[in-house]
Amino acid sequence: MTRFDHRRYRPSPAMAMPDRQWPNRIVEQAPRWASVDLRDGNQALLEPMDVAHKQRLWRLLVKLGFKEIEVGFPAASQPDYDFVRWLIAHDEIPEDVTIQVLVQAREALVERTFEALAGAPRAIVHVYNSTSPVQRERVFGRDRAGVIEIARDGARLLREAAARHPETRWTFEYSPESFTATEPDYALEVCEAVLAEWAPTVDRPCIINLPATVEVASPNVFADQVEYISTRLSRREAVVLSVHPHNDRGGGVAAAELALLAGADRVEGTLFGNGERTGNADLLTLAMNLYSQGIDPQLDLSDPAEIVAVCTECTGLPVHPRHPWFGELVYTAFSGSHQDAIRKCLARQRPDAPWDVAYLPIDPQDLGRDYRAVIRVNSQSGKGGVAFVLEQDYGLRLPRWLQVEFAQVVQRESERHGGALAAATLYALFREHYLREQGPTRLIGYQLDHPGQDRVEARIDAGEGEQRWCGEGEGTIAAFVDACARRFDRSLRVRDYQEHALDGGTEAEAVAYVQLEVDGVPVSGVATDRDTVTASLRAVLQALNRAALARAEAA
Ligand SMILES: CC(=O)SCCNC(=O)CCNC(=O)[C@H](O)C(C)(C)COP(=O)(O)OP(=O)(O)OC[C@H]1O[C@@H](n2cnc3c(N)ncnc32)[C@H](O)[C@@H]1OP(=O)(O)O
Ligand SMILES: CC(C)C(=O)C(=O)O
Repeated sequence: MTRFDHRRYRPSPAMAMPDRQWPNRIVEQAPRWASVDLRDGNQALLEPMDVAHKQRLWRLLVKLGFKEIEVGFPAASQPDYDFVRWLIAHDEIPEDVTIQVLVQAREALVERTFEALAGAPRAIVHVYNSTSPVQRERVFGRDRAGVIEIARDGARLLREAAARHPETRWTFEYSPESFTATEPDYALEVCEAVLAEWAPTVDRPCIINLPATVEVASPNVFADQVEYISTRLSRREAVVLSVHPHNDRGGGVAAAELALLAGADRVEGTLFGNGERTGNADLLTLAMNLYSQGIDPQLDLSDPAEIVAVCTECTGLPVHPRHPWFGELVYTAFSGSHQDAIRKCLARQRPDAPWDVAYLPIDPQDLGRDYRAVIRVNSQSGKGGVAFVLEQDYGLRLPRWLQVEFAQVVQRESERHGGALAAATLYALFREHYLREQGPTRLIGYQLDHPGQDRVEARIDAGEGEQRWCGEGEGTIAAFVDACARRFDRSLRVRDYQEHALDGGTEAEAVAYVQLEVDGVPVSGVATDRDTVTASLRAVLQALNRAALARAEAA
């Protein structure tokens, strides 16, 4: 037997659910969100938050729009107790927000919990005990009936303590901890025992929370378990059915989504999924998943920079650059075909039309992302990406043939350099290749014959004093090319010519791109100038100079 031996493990028991309904449903609205950042998230930190950090994260959660926030386990630690007291004493709880606290089903802890909550306008008290076979047998040393007894006692302790403090509006929550590893019929029995103790009504509902304390199976199995409970619970209309998925198999978000199909009304989780082991269900991802389907997530997530800053400061944990929706790189395409598709789609996306851009499930600007970050160029990139960056940052709209040609230059450079090339580097490369004067021949001035402008007389410095080059043709470019052809006795033909203004306004600099055929060989010329005609004539000269240089290098 080797150390890495799968035979040590057993599959989690399958559930027979021939009548399952959840696969036929779709989610149409946001669930009730409950943040457990300040409790489950906090208990998973190497260094739990002090009161100041809890205050900071609390304010963020309120600002984002959470209405139910588990603020701690006040019977377990003094900072948690102090934080609850601070919230109440400083009137920090908005009227539409309810704080929630966790406690074990143990009398002394329940007493201390209600002491911490004294004076709260409203509160959810969340009691739990573990129910799975391994916990029953190995941790509690109790049989099924014995563990039901713990749950019932816990429920009773809450009811009695609440009755002694009628000034607060109480909501009770019960979690059969380790639910996913508990026999479903038994989990139902435990929950029924708790409900019998609390006797919730439609007006005074309670919360039954089904935790995937450890995620032991795929999300569809969790959905079956949730539907099993949801469809069999008595007083279902008086119960808010909540789920609390963890992420041990990486399926925390999927489990929450399928649980909503299966009947859950509420989801407990954390920002960025921070929590025990591999974490909790990530509420940001869940909310953004809804948002991207056109469903109001009921949370305002429009300022990711603040969310990331507060979370990383309070938890000490970084946000992965590829974290769904919020990671630094998630709207950035490096690969050529993606960049090409994004550039084309963005160019065709009307502001008032539904979003329809390949590779971008939402408009990155919704989350404050600049389009500049959408495309970054490295050795995997193609012409589309390069063209996008030059247009976005420098206003250069390269013709297709020039995109193809310049992409090869960029490819060589990025292979040499390794990693991504900054926009400034791309522009420097472009200048070096196309805009730097590449030969002795320079345009000094020109004169056009009006009105047809089909005759041009150009004053040229070819390194041997000023010369006058004359040519004729249909339009200025053709006339100038004719002048050049006469001068050099070469066959010249304009394959393509394009120009555009670089900035708006009358003082705009123009850029001209010309693809010339010199003795049958295509060569590109690019030039900028305040005057469009000057730019175009200079572009032709650039092409000729570049052709001469290429011939000299080849010789
Ligand atoms: C899945 C979750 O995230 S659950 C939440 C986990 N969070 C925490 O535990 C918060 C931090 N906890 C603590 O600081 C401590 O555990 C305290 C203060 C709550 C309790 O402290 P202690 O009583 O000293 O210690 P400890 O937790 O080891 O006690 C476990 C005892 O409680 C019992 N117990 C554990 N959970 C529960 C429960 N939910 N309900 C009733 N009894 C429980 C255990 O069986 C054990 O009993 P035993 O002493 O008879 O063997
Ligand atoms: C207390 C419960 C809800 C919990 O945190 C868990 O089971 O993960």
